[in-house]
Amino acid sequence: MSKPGLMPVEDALDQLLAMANEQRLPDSEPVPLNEARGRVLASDLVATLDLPPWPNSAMDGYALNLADLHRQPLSVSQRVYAGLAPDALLPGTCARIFTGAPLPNGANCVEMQENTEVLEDGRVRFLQPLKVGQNIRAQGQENRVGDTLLRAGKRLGPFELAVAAGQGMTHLPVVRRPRVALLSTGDELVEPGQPLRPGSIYNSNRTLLDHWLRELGCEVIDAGILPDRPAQTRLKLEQLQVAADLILTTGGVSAGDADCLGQVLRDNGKPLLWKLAIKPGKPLTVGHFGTVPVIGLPGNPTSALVTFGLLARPYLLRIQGVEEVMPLSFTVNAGFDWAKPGSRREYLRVRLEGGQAALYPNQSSGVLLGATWADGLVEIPENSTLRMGDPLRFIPFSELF
Ligand SMILES: Nc1nc2c(c(=O)[nH]1)N[C@H]1C(S)=C(S)[C@@H](COP(=O)(O)OP(=O)(O)OC[C@H]3O[C@@H](n4cnc5c(N)ncnc54)[C@H](O)[C@@H]3O)O[C@H]1N2
Ligand code: MOO
Repeated sequence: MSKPGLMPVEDALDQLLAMANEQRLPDSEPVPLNEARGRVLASDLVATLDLPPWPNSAMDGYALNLADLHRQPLSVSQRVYAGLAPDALLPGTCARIFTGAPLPNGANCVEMQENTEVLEDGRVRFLQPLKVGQNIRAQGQENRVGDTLLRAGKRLGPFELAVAAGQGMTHLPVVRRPRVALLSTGDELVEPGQPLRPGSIYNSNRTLLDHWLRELGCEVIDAGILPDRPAQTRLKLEQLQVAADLILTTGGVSAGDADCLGQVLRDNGKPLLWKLAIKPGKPLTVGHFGTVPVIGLPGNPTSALVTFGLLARPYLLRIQGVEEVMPLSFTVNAGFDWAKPGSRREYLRVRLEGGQAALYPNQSSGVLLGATWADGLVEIPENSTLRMGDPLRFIPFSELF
């Protein structure tokens, strides 16, 4: 049970995905393969070629017909390199053949050269028992014409793009990039390159999220830094709603006097979520400004990181049509004791050491450096204590990109 008044993480995720299902991007565009990485396939990829297109040799060696084996040694009637179209196999002979080369008609077996002996007159003796089909890669063993190779909604990485290349494709239809307006809020923020004033800090969240959004296929509209002023906040959101599919903000969502992003959303917009049973990240605020969805991440860098990775990321993938939006996770053993149960589900930065999860020593949500040290997050359920060695859910950071 979460603390009363705080929304459990599952409920927040359900609400975000329900919102994403209403906001799926309908448009697609063809893009060259070398620009398609990280994009989402807009329609099924159907094979136009059998792969392999013809039976071929899996080994460097000799192609023969087993019916001829009783007359061995066999003379070599042709040499078949990859890229050549062979003649039919002359009865009573074998063909020198190389890996990937098409199998001559009439051959039904390939023997690797290591298991043969070449006599002085050039004939070949086969030294091991042989079987029909041995070392032959059948036509269509990977796929047949008309097979669906990739489904719409698949995120395209090197494997998927290589499959498309194997079909001779130069372009793929992908869902248009979500346009995300990225807005940092806080009077204290200064961009790197600018002089620091007393009381100011550099804006690190913008860099974190700008890169992460691009990894997730988004186009980023850099909306800059917004001071903690309600009127300016309202005006900025009004301007951004015209151009953006989503307004993503950091900071200004907790309960302080200067936390005006959340306040403006609650007063002017339609808040959907606020106050989650998650640590770090409790003040995550989700709503609409006009018709545009707004995800307001907390300003603390690790709160922004955790809530973006676990909640905003699934939203952004789902609006692009991705079904499987949850990161893979697995069970590891705690390399620490956890004596004090919390009312929020807690995500800790850990490194896997000797099969156990070791904690970064400072788990403050204001400390970003732990994320560069860690391999991922472990999840401590609400109201739980742990002993060293207890099982825990581990989410690798690599799953969050
Ligand atoms: N009275 C209460 N105070 C706070 C509560 C609460 O429930 N009651 N919640 C705390 C929690 S939990 C969090 S998390 C923070 C989140 O606050 P905000 O989202 O309003 O964020 P800010 O106050 O604007 O900033 C928090 C912290 O992060 C730094 N920051 C902000 N933006 C950036 C940026 N772009 N790059 C680097 N660092 C940034 C900022 O300077 C602050 O130090 O509220 C607690 N308070
Ligand atoms: O939940 Mo806040 O994100 O603890 O720091």
